[in-house]
Amino acid sequence: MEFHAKEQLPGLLDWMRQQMKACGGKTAVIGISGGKDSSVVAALAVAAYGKENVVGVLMPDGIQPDIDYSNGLVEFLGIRHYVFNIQGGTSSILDEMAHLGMKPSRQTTVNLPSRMRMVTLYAIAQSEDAGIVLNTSNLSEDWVGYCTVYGDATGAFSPLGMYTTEEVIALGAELGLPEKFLIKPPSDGLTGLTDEDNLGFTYHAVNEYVRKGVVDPAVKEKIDRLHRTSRFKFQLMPVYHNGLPMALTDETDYYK
Ligand SMILES: Nc1ncnc2c1ncn2[C@@H]1O[C@H](COP(=O)(O)OP(=O)(O)OC[C@H]2O[C@@H]([n+]3cccc(C(=O)O)c3)[C@H](O)[C@@H]2O)[C@@H](O)[C@H]1O
Ligand SMILES: Nc1ncnc2c1ncn2[C@@H]1O[C@H](COP(=O)(O)OP(=O)(O)OP(=O)(O)O)[C@@H](O)[C@H]1O
Repeated sequence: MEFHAKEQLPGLLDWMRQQMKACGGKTAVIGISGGKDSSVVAALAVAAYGKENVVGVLMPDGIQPDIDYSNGLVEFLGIRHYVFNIQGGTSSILDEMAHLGMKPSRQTTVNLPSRMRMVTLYAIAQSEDAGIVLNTSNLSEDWVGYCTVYGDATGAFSPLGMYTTEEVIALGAELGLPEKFLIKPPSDGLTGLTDEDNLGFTYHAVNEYVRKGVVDPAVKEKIDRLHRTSRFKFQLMPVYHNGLPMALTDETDYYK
């Protein structure tokens, strides 16, 4: 099926309004990295809720050399924003671990800033007028679990979680975002490597696979393994219930 960004937008914007209403929210709170995903989510939020109801949060971890992209984006959209340095938060955890004689693993140091940013977004959202944190992940990275559980993988709802990287760029262009906000190669901001360097395949390869079923067998094996082993990031936490019946007044099916 051919992708037409213009045809997607009305339904997507309606859905975002419904989700915000269902949350009882008013103000969309978004972490702004200057990359395409957060830029497109912020532009969608402006289109859905009006720029007065969108807050961007720039969260350098110490010095962020490419922060001009983020500043440029909030200026372009005309949204209220904060620059909130998370370094105090990340370093306090790493310092305390060191103090206790622990050696933080690479996995700890890579995922900590992402979780600290989510903690920060929720702290800010709760001090805004009915603030609701929007998720900024896309389908291509979610498909291979390239996100931090309880970090950037979370949020109240995910406008882009079913769009590939290429579709996100097309949506951004349709929303009128300048190209510079759509082309920055995604990187973890820590190792200096791009997502694609770390993964060992391109998001284009993921997109061809998920949308057209076209994939090199060796790459397929890598993608399938990452997909299989990261599904836990998108599931509700399993809860032990020992065969007890649900409370009769609870109409949800969370525990089934
Ligand atoms: N089956 C399972 N069921 C429930 N929990 C499970 C589990 N397997 C592991 N876990 C838990 O989950 C943890 C692993 O998940 P998680 O903490 O998400 O860590 P992990 O999957 O190792 O890392 C996230 C991936 O995303 C990348 N990333 C993260 C953040 C930002 C960026 C960026 O580009 O900016 C990139 C990062 O480089 C890495 O490749 C384990 O340490 C364990 O505690
Ligand atoms: N320095 C930052 N300041 C503010 N928010 C950030 C920052 N870095 C990451 N984030 C938030 O975490 C999300 C995931 O970050 P990640 O570095 O994985 O980029 P990404 O998935 O390529 O997204 P993007 O295209 O928005 O950069 C971003 O979309 C953004 O909401």
